[in-house]
Amino acid sequence: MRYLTAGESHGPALTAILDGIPSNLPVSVEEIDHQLWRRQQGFGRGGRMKIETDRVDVQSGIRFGRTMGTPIALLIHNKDWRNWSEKMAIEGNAPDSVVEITKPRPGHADLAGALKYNQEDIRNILERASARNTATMVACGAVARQLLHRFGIDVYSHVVELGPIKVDRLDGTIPEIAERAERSEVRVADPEAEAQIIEAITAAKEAGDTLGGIFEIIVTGVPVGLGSYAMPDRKLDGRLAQALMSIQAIKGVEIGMGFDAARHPGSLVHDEINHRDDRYHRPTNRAGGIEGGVTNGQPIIVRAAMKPIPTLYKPLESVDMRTKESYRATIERSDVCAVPAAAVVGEAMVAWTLAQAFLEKFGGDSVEEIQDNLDAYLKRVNER
Ligand SMILES: Cc1cc2nc3c(=O)[nH]c(=O)nc-3n(C[C@H](O)[C@H](O)[C@H](O)COP(=O)(O)O)c2cc1C
Ligand SMILES: C=C(O[C@@H]1CC(C(=O)O)=C[C@@H](OP(=O)(O)O)[C@H]1O)C(=O)O
Repeated sequence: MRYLTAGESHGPALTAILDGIPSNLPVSVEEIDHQLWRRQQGFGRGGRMKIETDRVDVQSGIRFGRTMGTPIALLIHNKDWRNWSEKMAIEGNAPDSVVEITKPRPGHADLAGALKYNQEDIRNILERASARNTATMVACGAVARQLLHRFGIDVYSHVVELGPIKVDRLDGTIPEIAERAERSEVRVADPEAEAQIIEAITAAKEAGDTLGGIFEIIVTGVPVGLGSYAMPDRKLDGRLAQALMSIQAIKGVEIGMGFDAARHPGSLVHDEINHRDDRYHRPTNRAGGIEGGVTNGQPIIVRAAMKPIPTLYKPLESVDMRTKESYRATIERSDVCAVPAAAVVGEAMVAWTLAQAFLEKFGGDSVEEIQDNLDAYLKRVNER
């Protein structure tokens, strides 16, 4: 199972091709659109989200609501394209009205990208570096999560820190916490923290500044045995970290106790094992559901840290690449905070990675074949 994406932020459309999705999987386009909608939410986003209403346009691979086992091609049209068709024209020379961008923003891909690809106009960098592409990542993840759901695996998220504010009062089951986060403007399950976070984002905006944060992804219903310790590139923890770090502005990933494990002795870090009611049982889940790069049957818990958005209304110092003179740029529009949106992208990337590992273990060409493989494996595991 693999995917490729293409598309510029202000080009006509974004494209994704998904290969290796088994046949006979019911896929709801409405559900893909719902995930795209979720990615566009969250207090602190800029003017672009008022322009776009992301919807998927399915080009292939699905017939009468079911996959055929053939590549699925998805298009997401950029509504903003109509305002950029001159600046983003595919043919001809740049008209005089198009002003080249030569002032790189600290924290964005601008400077490194312009030097690497030998580009005078930074637009040729930012168009693809932009997190606009996370829409295609969410569309791919939306198919993966429908596959996982078919086999009883569900992916949730909530924001646990935003700038200086920590969410530390949480009661309830995983679906209850996720449900409360779902109704929140900033994807937090605690209303008190939500109010403080909205205030902090508003203050950052007024100060011309931006904020980052940390979100947590939880996956339930995961069978023991996805991933492997046998080769470094098959370790599921490493693969999840890569998938999450591939999201724009994600700078750290931790699984289970994560960095905090390093601050405690082993007796307070590892999850004891006992056996009762004919089942192995773990009284705690500090490992976050993965030991040795393999799922251990507990829920997966993974967190990702997002840095603050690089484009600042009160910009940092930089240098014009044409004149080499210092400047402080003015900007037209940007997000102030996109942590809630990044959490939805995180869900998608985790879903995709898990669906890949799931098919490696139980793979078959149709969902029925996969179900047979899963049933036989679970029977054997439950007899041990
Ligand atoms: C959902 C989302 C929205 C983002 N919105 C913006 C934005 O409006 N302005 C901006 O400068 N960066 C934004 N970013 C972050 C940049 O895309 C990112 O920092 C940049 O591509 C450089 O990559 P890096 O931070 O991974 O090094 C956003 C990131 C995400 C995940
Ligand atoms: C377009 C999206 O996010 C964009 C990500 C982004 C960036 O630099 O990463 C910059 C902004 O784009 P624009 O310059 O067009 O306002 C965000 O709006 C999106 O999430 O769909």
